[in-house]
Amino acid sequence: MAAERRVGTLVSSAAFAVRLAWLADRRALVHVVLVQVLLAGAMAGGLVLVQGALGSVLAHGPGAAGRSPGLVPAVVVLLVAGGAFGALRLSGAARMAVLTVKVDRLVAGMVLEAAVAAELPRFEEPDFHDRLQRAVFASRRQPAMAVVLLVTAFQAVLTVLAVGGAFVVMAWWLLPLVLVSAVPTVRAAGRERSAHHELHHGLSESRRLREYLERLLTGRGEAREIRALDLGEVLTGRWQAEYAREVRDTEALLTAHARRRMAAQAVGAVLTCLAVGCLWWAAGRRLLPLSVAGAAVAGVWLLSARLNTFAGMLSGIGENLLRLTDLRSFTAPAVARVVTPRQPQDPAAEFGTLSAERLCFGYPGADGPAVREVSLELRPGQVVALVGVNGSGKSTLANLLAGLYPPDSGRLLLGGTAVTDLAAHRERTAVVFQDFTRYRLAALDNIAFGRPHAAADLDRVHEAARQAGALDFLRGLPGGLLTPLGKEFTGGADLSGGQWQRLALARAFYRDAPLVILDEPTAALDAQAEDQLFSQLRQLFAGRTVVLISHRLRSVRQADRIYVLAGGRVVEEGSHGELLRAGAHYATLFRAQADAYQDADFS
Ligand SMILES: Nc1ncnc2c1ncn2[C@@H]1O[C@H](COP(=O)(O)OP(=O)(O)OP(=O)(O)O)[C@@H](O)[C@H]1O
Repeated sequence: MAAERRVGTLVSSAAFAVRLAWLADRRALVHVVLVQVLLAGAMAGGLVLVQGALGSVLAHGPGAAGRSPGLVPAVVVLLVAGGAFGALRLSGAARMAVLTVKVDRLVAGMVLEAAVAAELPRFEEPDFHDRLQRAVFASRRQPAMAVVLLVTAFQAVLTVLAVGGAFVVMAWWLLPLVLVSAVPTVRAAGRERSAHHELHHGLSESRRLREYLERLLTGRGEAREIRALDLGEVLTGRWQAEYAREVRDTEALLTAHARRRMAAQAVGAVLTCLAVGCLWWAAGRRLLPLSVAGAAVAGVWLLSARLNTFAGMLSGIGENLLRLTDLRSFTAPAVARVVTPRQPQDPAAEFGTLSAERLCFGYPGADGPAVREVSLELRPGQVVALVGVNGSGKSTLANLLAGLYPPDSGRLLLGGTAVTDLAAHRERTAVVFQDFTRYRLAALDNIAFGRPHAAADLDRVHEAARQAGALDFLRGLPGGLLTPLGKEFTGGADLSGGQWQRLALARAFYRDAPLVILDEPTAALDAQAEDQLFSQLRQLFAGRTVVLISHRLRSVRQADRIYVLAGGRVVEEGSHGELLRAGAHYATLFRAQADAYQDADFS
């Protein structure tokens, strides 16, 4: 049953590889297949011609070979066909090379699309990363190799059919004998394939760790700290240890396979010798004409060589096809949840009161929920602040309000209607994350990515940059807004932490969404810039609902409502004044911070 399932998997993966080749370049695929069919036909015809020529020579005797009527045309046909088919083989190889490049591109694109379409919570699961890593691995050359291997297999099958057909004419009993000689190699290949596949799966996590260490050791962003801490040797040591484990396991597997293969090939060689011995014996007893025996020896040699090469490749084909199952399962819509295209939202559309009703959420694999039974209300145009100590659940709650994670229980309501389409909700939201992304692309892209589905509007980009206080320094860059923001690119420049933060803010302004979530938006700004931003917040985001997370409580005093979180729950809510008067959590936090400043303000 397990063997049947394995065969079923291999067959469906082979069909998948053919479909990929068809999608990538159907004309090239047809060309390559036709070339193989023609070459196989030529091989069978060649054998029959060889037999005819041998028969003619033997009938007239070697001395009369030149006068034999059938010999000269047969040799001429063989030579001309040999030249023509050489050219055909070259054209097939060239189309095959182009086809493999196109398949590679198609598959790499499929993996990227599936990764982009996967919902955020999946990125919290180690299993998802294992699958992603294996799919990326499987997308690199594997489908193209599958196509090459399948074409080679097809060629071998055609050879078997062609030479087998010629054997039927000459000595049919040779066929099973030659086929049996390949059985030991085929069996060894099957065991090899399964063992390789298991090893590949077992090493997924270790490979991911190794790749992560490679990124740490070679990344520009990490280079500074790694040198400051002198971490290079330690991290390289860990990388070496991970790689050594992989090499050790692979070496053990390959040694065992090599032994098994050698034994199988020896048995195959004995069986091929047996077939040639039978021909010898039959020709000696005149059970078979000498010309047939001669052509059959050539056929046995051709067939067993091709069969053994094919059987040897079987492990590679099987392993390769099994890897395609990783690719197939990752790119399948059920796994990646492909999002259907939607109409872009109108940013000016009315945005009602956004309420959270008893929201609960726990990260996959985490011990307990990060947000517990949180209810709150954000009225249109309000500035609402979330405060609390580290790990109290502010960013997680912000992610839920932004529709980045579906809550485990509870719900979001917009204007009294439950929000069920989180993707549509995200389009109405602009988020500046605490650890926002620094796109090492043009400054213009960094801002225009705020509305990625519309053509960049230069006037609005400038306006957004101005609102975020980024316009002056962007204009001062060597290529203005077109400067790549990465020194690793020609003509590139880098920004300071605060300048990057202003760029992230400019992206939020440019998005022009009715709900704005700012998670520590001023952490990298100087005190003056921070004060300026908070004092202008209402004016800058006029008419929008703003959720503000900040540890600097001085900055949130102006908020319409402040929610204090602790352990994932809202423990207090109210305006700054109300919370101070209550004299509980917020007041304690505020006073602790205020005491640190000589000019504390308790009003
Ligand atoms: N991706 C994650 N997977 C598992 N647990 C997480 C993840 N992100 C956060 N947590 C946990 O969830 C809890 C709430 O974290 P969260 O980042 O929401 O807190 P926060 O109040 O924003 O903290 P900070 O002020 O430090 O930014 C913490 O216990 C944290 O360890």
